[in-house]
Amino acid sequence: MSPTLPDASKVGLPASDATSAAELASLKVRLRGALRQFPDFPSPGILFEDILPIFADPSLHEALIRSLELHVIANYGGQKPDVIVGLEARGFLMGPSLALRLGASFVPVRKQGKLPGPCETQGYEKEYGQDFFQMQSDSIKPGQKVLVIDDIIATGGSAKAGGELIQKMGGELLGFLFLLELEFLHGRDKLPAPVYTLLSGQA
Ligand SMILES: O=P(O)(O)OC[C@H]1O[C@H](OP(=O)(O)OP(=O)(O)O)[C@H](O)[C@@H]1O
Ligand SMILES: Nc1ncnc2[nH]cnc12
Repeated sequence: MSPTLPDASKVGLPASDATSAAELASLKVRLRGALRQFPDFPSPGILFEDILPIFADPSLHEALIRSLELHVIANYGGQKPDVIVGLEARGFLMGPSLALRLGASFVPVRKQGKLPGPCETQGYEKEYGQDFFQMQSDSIKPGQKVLVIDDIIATGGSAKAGGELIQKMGGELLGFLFLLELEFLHGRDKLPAPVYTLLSGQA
């Protein structure tokens, strides 16, 4: 069985759930204001949501990681994730810092051909194309509790493929975390574990 999360007071968490809820609400307002939209990128008809301004501002970057940390601490029945899995490439912007704060491992899902050694492979379709994801075959141990993180869920194809790789290795999916959900694409309906998004809808 996985150990529980550390005592909130030892990881700098607020004293009460009420404080956490108020803090989370104000962090979300700041994050939403930073998103930018680019029509017809990377292909005609796609409204591209650019999350990078968040990382250009240290206080927004901190707000993002803190929001995710607050969510994990308050959910999953106090179970500590053993592993945070980030999806290439923008899941790598958030996954390692969140893993460090939670005392969890970080493991990447990469696009095909980037990882050395034996790998598990899964094809998928996303909002603007098709691809293959890979994970190193020994990167998840059977029974490990895993949270998947990425910046955006659109059709859900990428996250579903990441979840399938984790399950192939015997990992237990605790849930999926995203900064932003494009709700009109109903991606969450494809996923086999609880989905949490900080922000939803077209910004
Ligand atoms: O829900 P879906 O329709 O699958 O789309 C979401 C995925 O698309 C984007 O990644 P992309 O493959 O563009 O890669 P990048 O992060 O390397 O830019 C985004 O970062 C998600 O991973
Ligand atoms: N509309 C979108 N903007 C940014 N990243 C995406 N990934 C899939 N759809 C996207």
